[in-house]
Amino acid sequence: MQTLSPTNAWQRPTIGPPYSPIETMPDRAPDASDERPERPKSEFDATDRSQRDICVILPAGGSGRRFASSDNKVFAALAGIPLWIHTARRLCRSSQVCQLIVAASPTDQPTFRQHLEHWPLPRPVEIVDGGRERFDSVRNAIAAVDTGTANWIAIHDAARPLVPTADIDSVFRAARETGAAILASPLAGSIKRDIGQDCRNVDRRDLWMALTPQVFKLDWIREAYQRHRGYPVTDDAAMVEAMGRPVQLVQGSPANLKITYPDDLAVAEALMRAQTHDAPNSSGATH
Ligand SMILES: Nc1ccn([C@@H]2O[C@H](COP(=O)(O)OP(=O)(O)OP(=O)(O)O)[C@@H](O)[C@H]2O)c(=O)n1
Ligand SMILES: C[C@](O)(CO)[C@H](O)COP(=O)(O)O
Repeated sequence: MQTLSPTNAWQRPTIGPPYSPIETMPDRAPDASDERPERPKSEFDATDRSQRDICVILPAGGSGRRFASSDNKVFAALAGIPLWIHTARRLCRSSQVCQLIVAASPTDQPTFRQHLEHWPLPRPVEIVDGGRERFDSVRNAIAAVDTGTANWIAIHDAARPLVPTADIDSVFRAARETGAAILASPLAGSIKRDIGQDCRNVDRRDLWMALTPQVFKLDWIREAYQRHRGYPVTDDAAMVEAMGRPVQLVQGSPANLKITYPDDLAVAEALMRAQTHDAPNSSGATH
């Protein structure tokens, strides 16, 4: 996998301090070969980036077992608004988005519709049936993609309401250049493997946590879903990787957290306040 940073797509991001405790010095002066490599030519380079041809899928059909609430966790209020509405608003900001599909369980669909009446979005939303696993929900949504308009599919967890606009732009750009790109964040902290009564340190230098959006050329992700034979996958990129397609990692903000456990909501509230205050010309309004 190649790695892109949002600020400089062709520079590999630094993943914390060097693993070795011994400091090393370069053994030669920098020369011309150290300059940033010319960006590789890609079959996707000709794509018009101003095109409105990305279909966004928001899987929202989970049961929220770890969140331990009787309602779908994406209905939980964040700054007074259902968290999935925050998510959808952020994705709607991109002018490249041509379609927005939400996958939700049939019993939850009336609530999604009520929310849309109360907090309208700037573009129409299609709601399709979710399935038993996230995979099933996304597969149902892929079947509803408008193939006359969409050339790309961006899959983003409805439960990730804080994805920064800049990260969305970066991963869209990277996908257009390579065919498949996902946001990801380098692992922080020491990583241990539990081997029973003992543990072993894990070299974390090339370990990344997969985030969303995960963005793919329409044909690639459709083929990946068609060819999937039921082995366990926790994200969409895993199936594209399994087909032998390269998936680009784009460094994204760790603030793009997935609401998984009840405490995540308080963290998200605090991050959202910070994002609002950090925004240039902030009026104090929530996003
Ligand atoms: N059958 C499923 C399972 C999950 N999701 C969605 O996929 C995203 C990420 O899943 P996760 O955080 O695991 O959500 P849940 O499955 O709801 O949570 P849990 O695993 O704790 O039950 C969420 O937006 C969730 O609604 C989905 O659309 N359909
Ligand atoms: C798709 C995903 O959000 C990428 O990080 C993640 O893999 C979902 O995993 P989970 O096991 O349902 O938390």
